[in-house]
Amino acid sequence: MAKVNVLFADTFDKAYQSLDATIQRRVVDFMLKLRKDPDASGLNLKQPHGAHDKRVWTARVNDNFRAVLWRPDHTTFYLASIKPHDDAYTYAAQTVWNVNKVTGGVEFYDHGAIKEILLRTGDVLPAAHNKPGFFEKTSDADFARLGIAPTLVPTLREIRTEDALLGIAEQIPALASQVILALADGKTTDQVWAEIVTQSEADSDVDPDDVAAAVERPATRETFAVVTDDSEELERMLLKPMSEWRIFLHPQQRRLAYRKKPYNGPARVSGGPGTGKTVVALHRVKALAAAFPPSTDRKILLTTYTNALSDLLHRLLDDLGGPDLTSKVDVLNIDKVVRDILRNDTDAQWTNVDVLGDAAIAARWNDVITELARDDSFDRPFLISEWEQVVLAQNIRTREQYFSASRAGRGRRITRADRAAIWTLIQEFERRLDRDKALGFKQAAVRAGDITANWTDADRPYQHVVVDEAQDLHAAHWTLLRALAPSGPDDMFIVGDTFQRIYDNRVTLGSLGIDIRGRSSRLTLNYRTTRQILNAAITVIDPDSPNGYDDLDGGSDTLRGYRSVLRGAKPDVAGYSSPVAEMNALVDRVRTWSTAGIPLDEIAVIARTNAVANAAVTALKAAGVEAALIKSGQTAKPEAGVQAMTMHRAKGLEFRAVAIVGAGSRSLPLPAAVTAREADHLDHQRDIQRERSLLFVSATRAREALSITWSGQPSQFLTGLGVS
Ligand SMILES: Nc1ncnc2c1ncn2[C@@H]1O[C@H](COP(=O)(O)OP(=O)(O)OP(=O)(O)O)[C@@H](O)[C@H]1O
Repeated sequence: MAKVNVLFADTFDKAYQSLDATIQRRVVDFMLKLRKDPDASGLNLKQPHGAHDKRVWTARVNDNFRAVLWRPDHTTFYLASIKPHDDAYTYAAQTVWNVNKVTGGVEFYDHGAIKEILLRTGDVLPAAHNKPGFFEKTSDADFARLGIAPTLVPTLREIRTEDALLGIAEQIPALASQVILALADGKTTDQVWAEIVTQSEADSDVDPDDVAAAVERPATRETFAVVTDDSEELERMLLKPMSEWRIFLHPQQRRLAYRKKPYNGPARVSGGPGTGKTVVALHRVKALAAAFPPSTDRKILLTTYTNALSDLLHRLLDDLGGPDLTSKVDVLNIDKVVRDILRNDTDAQWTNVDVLGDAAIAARWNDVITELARDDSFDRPFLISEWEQVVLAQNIRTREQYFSASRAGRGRRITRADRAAIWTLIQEFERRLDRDKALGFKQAAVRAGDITANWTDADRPYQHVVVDEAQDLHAAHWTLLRALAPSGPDDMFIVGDTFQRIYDNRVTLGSLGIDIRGRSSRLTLNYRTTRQILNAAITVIDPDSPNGYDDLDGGSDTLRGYRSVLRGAKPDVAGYSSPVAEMNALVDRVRTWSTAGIPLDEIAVIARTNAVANAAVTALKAAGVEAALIKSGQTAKPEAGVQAMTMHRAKGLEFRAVAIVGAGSRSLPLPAAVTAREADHLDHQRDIQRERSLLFVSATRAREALSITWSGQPSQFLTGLGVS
């Protein structure tokens, strides 16, 4: 008999992971055998009595365990779970299967589990009938339009309590779960359609009886992975813990990453924290690598802002595709990209150049200002910003260029005399750097861009450039990245979230030769953070900020439709009378999390400054709790216990529990990081917005538990949490 399609569900994967190793091996053999010949003896396919669906079967894995599967035709098998013999029959009889009319994907749910929830919560008892149902305003036709299976609707109409709602949301197919939570939050049918359903909608008309077409649909692949003939690959797919992101992509994530037609130029994906932007970037790299012509000597560049994040990307890419994949990719942080270009240039002046960090640059500016400034008209933050955002952003080299340069986006108007004075300072600052064979980070990117500006396509080392955390790159980085791959289909894939911008770089990609028009998409489903934490984090952001949140291309971005279906405890938001009291409370909180089973290295303490993070480490250690400060540029130290770090260092990471400490009015916003309103009112607003983003980034690192604490007066950013 010819081979058949075998797919396994995320629930099957979870059941597999809870089995011991000998049975796991039997499961893999069983899957391969089923794929080779479902009629082979030993599989012992049997139908349960009284099944909801006559196409549901169980099959023998060993004497004790049976797999539960759906066989919609003779050549396709969907594995739902693996259970002890009797449980498997009960479960099989209760599963309800269908091809979703809107998404075209195969979906199923356990009707028995849902009935149990309604009984436990009392929602179906006569006593509950005086309470209104959650969905009285939603008609059957609305449910159908939103992709809810008709078999599910009578059950949904029984839901009267939040408990039942949240419990059932965890049991039903992915789309249905998002839809009912959004309706229960008060969204209209039209809003739910536009913000949620359209993202999962099938690309072409759906015939629910055409089971063969359903196998390939992105919505099916959100829940089911395809079994291949390679047992090692299969074991790798099933075994890796926390591996869901490698296999079960949301339809929209899959469409973006594995798009069949090339993107006809640079493409951009935005989305709130935890929506899987990094996951999509990694899968995009995998898809591009798979389509690589064998003859090419070019590679793929996967780049991001910091060292810590490029290390993480490298590890994740290895998890996704092993050495086959990583050998085709350079994973480098942007500064490494810049340094490599300078170092490899034939002009010897760059070979040993010293690239200075922000602190060294600030110190050098202090010297120039003290020695040369006529008066205190221009302070250091203003001059650094003028240098980076006007001079370096436009690669200005002469006085004439500076005099005619656009200062769009700058908040302070300056006279010609001011321009002359500023230029004198900038020129002297750059002269001293030249003398010392030194460059600032962004300046180094400009010089590297000068080198690549002379390249032809033959010089470009990469076929594709994939960028994560795009919101933080400077104009000079973009000019450089643009030059690293030839222009053409799939040349650049850019992911980022401007709500998480924590450095001062704002760009319009179109003006830098990167045209993303018509190729922008947004992800909205958060996979990391509970609804409770997400709702709290969003209050920290000011959607009406005078500067708004841009889309990297001159337009604006929004968090519309941003949501999570995970549930957990409400964040703990509390003020204390003194720093000591706050630290004592932190120790108690960490102990409680640890007692609840969260390993210490899955707990982060995040503060605005290293000093406060360090004070937390000292307090934890004094109380006998292992902890370490992870500084910027350092890699994580899981063996050292609780991971303490600054808000900047936490970017891109995630932890099961996060304690944000020191969120008082004196450190958030941090006065030293905010330009005075009088010096430049737009810089001032942007600095405040960036400080908000730091808190937003920090709060959204938490998967399950979050606390935000301070001593003295709370930060102004916490008013949305009812704190004043
Ligand atoms: N389809 C998926 N299935 C399961 N888990 C997923 C999926 N997509 C993403 N995740 C998980 O969600 C978390 C967030 O993903 P990721 O880091 O890619 O998000 P992000 O948008 O880049 O976040 P941030 O902007 O906050 O850094 C990770 O733990 C990831 O494994």
